[in-house]
Amino acid sequence: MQILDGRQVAAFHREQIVRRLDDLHKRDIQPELAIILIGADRPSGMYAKSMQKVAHSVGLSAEIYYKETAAQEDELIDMLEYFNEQKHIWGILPMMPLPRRLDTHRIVNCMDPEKDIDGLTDSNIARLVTGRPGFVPCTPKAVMAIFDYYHISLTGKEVAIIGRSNVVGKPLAQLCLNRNATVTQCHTRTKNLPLLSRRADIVIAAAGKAGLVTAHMVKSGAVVIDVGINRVDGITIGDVDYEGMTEVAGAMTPVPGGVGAVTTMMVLENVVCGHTQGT
Ligand SMILES: Nc1nc(=O)c2c([nH]1)NC[C@@H]1CN(c3ccc(C(=O)N[C@@H](CCC(=O)O)C(=O)O)cc3)C=[N+]21
Repeated sequence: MQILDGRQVAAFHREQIVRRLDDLHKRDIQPELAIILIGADRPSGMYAKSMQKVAHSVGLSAEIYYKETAAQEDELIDMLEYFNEQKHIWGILPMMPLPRRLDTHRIVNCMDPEKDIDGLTDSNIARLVTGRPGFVPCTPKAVMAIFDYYHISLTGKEVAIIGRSNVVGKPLAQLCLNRNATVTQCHTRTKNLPLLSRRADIVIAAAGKAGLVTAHMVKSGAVVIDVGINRVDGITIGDVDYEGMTEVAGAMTPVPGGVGAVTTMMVLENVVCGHTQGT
Protein backbone atom coordinates (compact mmCIF):
# COMPACT_ATOMS: atom_id res chain seq x y z
CA MET A 1 0.00 0.00 0.00
CA GLN A 2 1.21 3.48 -0.91
CA ILE A 3 1.00 6.22 1.70
CA LEU A 4 -0.16 9.53 0.28
CA ASP A 5 2.00 11.87 2.32
CA GLY A 6 0.27 15.19 2.96
CA ARG A 7 3.39 16.76 4.43
CA GLN A 8 5.21 16.21 1.14
CA VAL A 9 2.34 17.77 -0.81
CA ALA A 10 2.30 20.71 1.62
CA ALA A 11 6.07 21.24 1.23
CA PHE A 12 5.68 21.33 -2.56
CA HIS A 13 3.04 24.09 -2.35
CA ARG A 14 4.93 25.91 0.38
CA GLU A 15 7.83 26.67 -1.98
CA GLN A 16 5.52 28.27 -4.48
CA ILE A 17 3.90 30.41 -1.76
CA VAL A 18 7.26 31.56 -0.40
CA ARG A 19 8.39 32.59 -3.90
CA ARG A 20 5.20 34.56 -4.56
CA LEU A 21 5.45 36.30 -1.15
CA ASP A 22 9.10 37.23 -1.76
CA ASP A 23 8.03 38.81 -5.01
CA LEU A 24 5.26 40.79 -3.28
CA HIS A 25 7.54 41.92 -0.45
CA LYS A 26 10.07 43.20 -3.00
CA ARG A 27 7.31 45.40 -4.35
CA ASP A 28 6.49 46.54 -0.80
CA ILE A 29 3.19 44.69 -0.72
CA GLN A 30 2.36 43.08 2.65
CA PRO A 31 -0.86 41.08 2.43
CA GLU A 32 -2.61 39.95 5.62
CA LEU A 33 -4.85 37.01 6.44
CA ALA A 34 -7.60 37.87 8.94
CA ILE A 35 -8.66 34.81 10.91
CA ILE A 36 -11.94 35.20 12.77
CA LEU A 37 -12.46 33.07 15.84
CA ILE A 38 -15.70 33.16 17.80
CA GLY A 39 -15.96 31.49 21.21
CA ALA A 40 -13.15 29.95 23.25
CA ASP A 41 -13.94 26.29 23.81
CA ARG A 42 -13.62 25.02 20.30
CA PRO A 43 -10.97 23.00 18.52
CA SER A 44 -11.12 25.85 16.01
CA GLY A 45 -8.96 27.88 18.41
CA MET A 46 -6.18 25.35 18.05
CA TYR A 47 -6.41 25.31 14.25
CA ALA A 48 -6.53 29.11 14.12
CA LYS A 49 -3.27 29.28 16.08
CA SER A 50 -1.65 26.59 13.98
CA MET A 51 -2.69 28.35 10.75
CA GLN A 52 -1.26 31.62 12.07
CA LYS A 53 2.01 29.89 12.90
CA VAL A 54 2.37 28.35 9.45
CA ALA A 55 1.46 31.70 7.85
CA HIS A 56 4.21 33.43 9.81
CA SER A 57 6.67 30.68 8.86
CA VAL A 58 6.24 31.56 5.18
CA GLY A 59 6.34 35.30 5.89
CA LEU A 60 2.62 36.03 5.62
CA SER A 61 1.01 38.34 8.18
CA ALA A 62 -1.91 36.66 9.92
CA GLU A 63 -4.00 38.06 12.77
CA ILE A 64 -6.55 36.22 14.85
CA TYR A 65 -9.59 38.40 15.60
CA TYR A 66 -11.35 36.91 18.59
CA LYS A 67 -14.92 37.52 19.71
CA GLU A 68 -16.85 36.04 22.66
CA THR A 69 -19.50 33.38 22.00
CA ALA A 70 -22.06 35.99 23.10
CA ALA A 71 -21.03 38.42 20.34
CA GLN A 72 -23.90 40.05 18.48
CA GLU A 73 -24.46 39.29 14.83
CA ASP A 74 -24.28 42.96 13.89
CA GLU A 75 -20.95 43.33 15.64
CA LEU A 76 -19.52 40.52 13.51
CA ILE A 77 -20.98 41.96 10.35
CA ASP A 78 -19.43 45.37 11.13
CA MET A 79 -16.09 43.64 11.56
CA LEU A 80 -16.41 41.84 8.20
CA GLU A 81 -17.35 45.06 6.46
CA TYR A 82 -14.31 46.75 7.96
CA PHE A 83 -12.08 43.91 6.68
CA ASN A 84 -13.72 44.18 3.25
CA GLU A 85 -12.54 47.79 3.05
CA GLN A 86 -8.99 47.23 4.32
CA LYS A 87 -6.74 47.08 1.25
CA HIS A 88 -3.95 45.13 2.96
CA ILE A 89 -6.31 42.34 4.04
CA TRP A 90 -6.37 39.90 1.14
CA GLY A 91 -8.12 37.02 2.87
CA ILE A 92 -10.77 36.56 5.56
CA LEU A 93 -11.17 33.17 7.23
CA PRO A 94 -14.05 32.74 9.68
CA MET A 95 -13.31 29.53 11.59
CA MET A 96 -16.23 27.12 11.20
CA PRO A 97 -18.58 26.18 12.65
CA LEU A 98 -19.85 29.43 14.14
CA PRO A 99 -21.77 29.16 17.43
CA ARG A 100 -25.24 27.77 16.63
CA ARG A 101 -27.02 30.87 17.90
CA LEU A 102 -25.62 32.87 14.97
CA ASP A 103 -27.04 33.00 11.46
CA THR A 104 -24.02 31.57 9.65
CA HIS A 105 -25.46 32.11 6.19
CA ARG A 106 -26.16 35.81 6.80
CA ILE A 107 -22.79 36.48 8.39
CA VAL A 108 -20.67 34.60 5.89
CA ASN A 109 -22.32 36.34 2.94
CA CYS A 110 -21.24 39.75 4.25
CA MET A 111 -17.71 38.86 3.16
CA ASP A 112 -16.46 40.28 -0.10
CA PRO A 113 -16.29 37.12 -2.30
CA GLU A 114 -12.89 38.36 -3.47
CA LYS A 115 -11.58 37.94 0.10
CA ASP A 116 -13.57 34.79 0.92
CA ILE A 117 -10.55 32.51 0.68
CA ASP A 118 -12.43 29.46 2.06
CA GLY A 119 -15.16 29.72 -0.58
CA LEU A 120 -17.98 30.04 1.95
CA THR A 121 -20.09 32.72 0.21
CA ASP A 122 -23.00 31.90 -2.09
CA SER A 123 -21.14 33.61 -4.89
CA ASN A 124 -18.12 31.30 -4.65
CA ILE A 125 -20.36 28.25 -4.17
CA ALA A 126 -22.31 29.11 -7.33
CA ARG A 127 -19.10 29.47 -9.28
CA LEU A 128 -17.93 26.05 -8.13
CA VAL A 129 -21.23 24.40 -9.06
CA THR A 130 -21.27 25.98 -12.52
CA GLY A 131 -17.72 24.89 -13.23
CA ARG A 132 -15.92 28.27 -13.19
CA PRO A 133 -14.43 28.13 -9.69
CA GLY A 134 -13.49 31.25 -7.75
CA PHE A 135 -12.17 30.52 -4.27
CA VAL A 136 -12.50 26.80 -3.57
CA PRO A 137 -12.88 25.69 0.10
CA CYS A 138 -9.47 24.78 1.48
CA THR A 139 -10.12 21.25 2.76
CA PRO A 140 -11.64 19.94 -0.50
CA LYS A 141 -8.91 21.79 -2.38
CA ALA A 142 -6.33 19.94 -0.27
CA VAL A 143 -7.82 16.63 -1.41
CA MET A 144 -7.47 17.72 -5.05
CA ALA A 145 -3.88 18.83 -4.41
CA ILE A 146 -3.10 15.31 -3.15
CA PHE A 147 -4.65 13.75 -6.30
CA ASP A 148 -2.56 16.10 -8.44
CA TYR A 149 0.70 15.53 -6.63
CA TYR A 150 0.35 11.74 -6.92
CA HIS A 151 -1.05 11.89 -10.49
CA ILE A 152 -4.32 10.22 -9.53
CA SER A 153 -6.75 10.84 -12.38
CA LEU A 154 -10.49 11.04 -11.63
CA THR A 155 -11.82 10.75 -15.17
CA GLY A 156 -14.35 7.93 -15.39
CA LYS A 157 -13.60 6.78 -11.84
CA GLU A 158 -16.28 5.92 -9.31
CA VAL A 159 -15.83 8.13 -6.27
CA ALA A 160 -17.77 7.54 -3.05
CA ILE A 161 -17.84 10.53 -0.74
CA ILE A 162 -19.00 9.79 2.79
CA GLY A 163 -20.30 13.06 4.21
CA ARG A 164 -22.36 15.97 2.89
CA SER A 165 -21.30 19.02 4.89
CA ASN A 166 -21.28 22.41 3.22
CA VAL A 167 -17.56 22.87 3.90
CA VAL A 168 -16.28 19.43 2.84
CA GLY A 169 -18.65 16.81 1.38
CA LYS A 170 -20.68 18.96 -0.99
CA PRO A 171 -17.82 20.97 -2.53
CA LEU A 172 -15.79 17.77 -2.87
CA ALA A 173 -18.57 16.21 -4.94
CA GLN A 174 -18.53 19.23 -7.26
CA LEU A 175 -14.76 19.15 -7.63
CA CYS A 176 -14.81 15.43 -8.45
CA LEU A 177 -17.64 15.96 -10.95
CA ASN A 178 -15.72 18.78 -12.59
CA ARG A 179 -12.96 16.22 -13.13
CA ASN A 180 -15.33 13.76 -14.78
CA ALA A 181 -15.69 11.29 -11.93
CA THR A 182 -18.95 9.46 -11.26
CA VAL A 183 -19.82 10.57 -7.75
CA THR A 184 -21.90 8.84 -5.08
CA GLN A 185 -22.61 11.06 -2.11
CA CYS A 186 -23.24 8.98 1.01
CA HIS A 187 -24.43 10.23 4.40
CA THR A 188 -25.95 9.19 7.71
CA ARG A 189 -29.24 8.10 6.08
CA THR A 190 -27.59 6.11 3.30
CA LYS A 191 -28.99 2.59 3.40
CA ASN A 192 -26.28 0.19 2.36
CA LEU A 193 -23.10 2.21 2.83
CA PRO A 194 -20.68 -0.75 2.50
CA LEU A 195 -22.34 -1.81 -0.77
CA LEU A 196 -21.87 1.66 -2.26
CA SER A 197 -18.39 2.33 -0.94
CA ARG A 198 -17.17 -1.10 -2.09
CA ARG A 199 -18.02 -0.17 -5.69
CA ALA A 200 -15.80 2.89 -5.60
CA ASP A 201 -12.32 3.26 -7.06
CA ILE A 202 -11.80 6.17 -4.67
CA VAL A 203 -13.38 6.46 -1.21
CA ILE A 204 -13.31 9.83 0.55
CA ALA A 205 -14.23 9.70 4.24
CA ALA A 206 -15.54 13.04 5.49
CA ALA A 207 -18.14 12.07 8.06
CA GLY A 208 -16.41 13.11 11.28
CA LYS A 209 -16.84 9.68 12.89
CA ALA A 210 -13.76 7.89 14.17
CA GLY A 211 -13.18 4.48 12.62
CA LEU A 212 -16.36 4.59 10.48
CA VAL A 213 -14.70 3.28 7.33
CA THR A 214 -13.36 -0.23 7.77
CA ALA A 215 -11.50 -2.58 5.43
CA HIS A 216 -14.63 -4.54 4.42
CA MET A 217 -16.12 -1.30 3.06
CA VAL A 218 -13.58 -0.79 0.29
CA LYS A 219 -12.49 -2.88 -2.65
CA SER A 220 -8.97 -4.15 -3.01
CA GLY A 221 -6.61 -1.55 -4.46
CA ALA A 222 -8.93 1.42 -3.88
CA VAL A 223 -7.58 4.87 -3.07
CA VAL A 224 -8.76 5.93 0.40
CA ILE A 225 -8.73 9.59 1.43
CA ASP A 226 -9.34 10.31 5.11
CA VAL A 227 -10.61 13.82 5.77
CA GLY A 228 -11.77 13.05 9.32
CA ILE A 229 -10.16 14.70 12.34
CA ASN A 230 -11.37 13.15 15.59
CA ARG A 231 -9.90 13.52 19.06
CA VAL A 232 -10.11 10.19 20.86
CA ASP A 233 -8.39 9.76 24.24
CA GLY A 234 -6.21 12.77 23.54
CA ILE A 235 -4.96 11.63 20.14
CA THR A 236 -6.03 12.64 16.65
CA ILE A 237 -7.46 9.91 14.43
CA GLY A 238 -9.35 9.96 11.15
CA ASP A 239 -12.62 8.41 9.96
CA VAL A 240 -10.77 5.40 8.56
CA ASP A 241 -9.74 2.33 10.54
CA TYR A 242 -6.13 2.78 9.47
CA GLU A 243 -4.60 -0.53 10.62
CA GLY A 244 -7.16 -2.73 8.91
CA MET A 245 -7.22 -0.59 5.79
CA THR A 246 -3.50 -1.02 5.06
CA GLU A 247 -4.28 -4.64 4.06
CA VAL A 248 -6.83 -3.66 1.41
CA ALA A 249 -6.29 -0.15 0.05
CA GLY A 250 -3.94 0.54 -2.83
CA ALA A 251 -3.12 3.98 -1.45
CA MET A 252 -4.30 6.07 1.46
CA THR A 253 -3.76 9.27 3.43
CA PRO A 254 -2.75 9.02 7.09
CA VAL A 255 -4.11 11.17 9.97
CA PRO A 256 -2.21 13.20 11.01
CA GLY A 257 0.05 13.94 8.06
CA GLY A 258 -2.61 13.66 5.34
CA VAL A 259 -5.34 16.04 4.20
CA GLY A 260 -5.12 18.27 7.31
CA ALA A 261 -1.46 18.94 6.70
CA VAL A 262 -2.28 20.24 3.21
CA THR A 263 -5.37 22.25 4.24
CA THR A 264 -3.41 24.99 5.99
CA MET A 265 -1.17 25.40 2.95
CA MET A 266 -4.26 25.76 0.74
CA VAL A 267 -5.50 28.58 3.01
CA LEU A 268 -2.21 30.41 2.49
CA GLU A 269 -2.15 29.66 -1.24
CA ASN A 270 -5.62 31.12 -1.68
CA VAL A 271 -4.59 34.30 0.17
CA VAL A 272 -1.33 34.81 -1.65
CA CYS A 273 -2.10 33.50 -5.14
CA GLY A 274 -5.78 34.50 -5.34
CA HIS A 275 -8.09 32.16 -7.18
CA THR A 276 -5.76 31.75 -10.11
CA GLN A 277 -4.69 28.29 -9.00
CA GLY A 278 -7.69 26.49 -10.48
CA THR A 279 -8.51 22.94 -9.50
N1 LIG B 1 -13.53 28.05 7.68
C1 LIG B 1 -12.85 26.98 8.09
N2 LIG B 1 -11.98 26.37 7.24
C2 LIG B 1 -11.26 25.30 7.64
O1 LIG B 1 -10.48 24.75 6.84
C3 LIG B 1 -11.42 24.81 8.99
C4 LIG B 1 -12.34 25.47 9.83
N3 LIG B 1 -13.04 26.53 9.35
N4 LIG B 1 -12.53 25.03 11.10
C5 LIG B 1 -11.71 23.96 11.67
C6 LIG B 1 -11.31 22.97 10.59
C7 LIG B 1 -10.17 22.04 10.97
N5 LIG B 1 -9.10 22.35 10.04
C8 LIG B 1 -7.83 21.80 10.07
C9 LIG B 1 -6.72 22.48 9.65
C10 LIG B 1 -5.44 21.94 9.77
C11 LIG B 1 -5.26 20.70 10.31
C12 LIG B 1 -3.89 20.16 10.46
O2 LIG B 1 -2.92 20.88 10.39
N6 LIG B 1 -3.73 18.87 10.73
C13 LIG B 1 -2.45 18.27 10.96
C14 LIG B 1 -2.18 18.11 12.46
C15 LIG B 1 -3.32 17.39 13.16
C16 LIG B 1 -3.14 17.19 14.66
O3 LIG B 1 -2.14 16.53 15.03
O4 LIG B 1 -3.99 17.65 15.43
C17 LIG B 1 -2.42 16.92 10.26
O5 LIG B 1 -3.51 16.37 9.99
O6 LIG B 1 -1.35 16.42 10.02
C18 LIG B 1 -6.36 19.99 10.71
C19 LIG B 1 -7.64 20.53 10.59
C20 LIG B 1 -9.49 23.33 9.21
N7 LIG B 1 -10.74 23.71 9.47
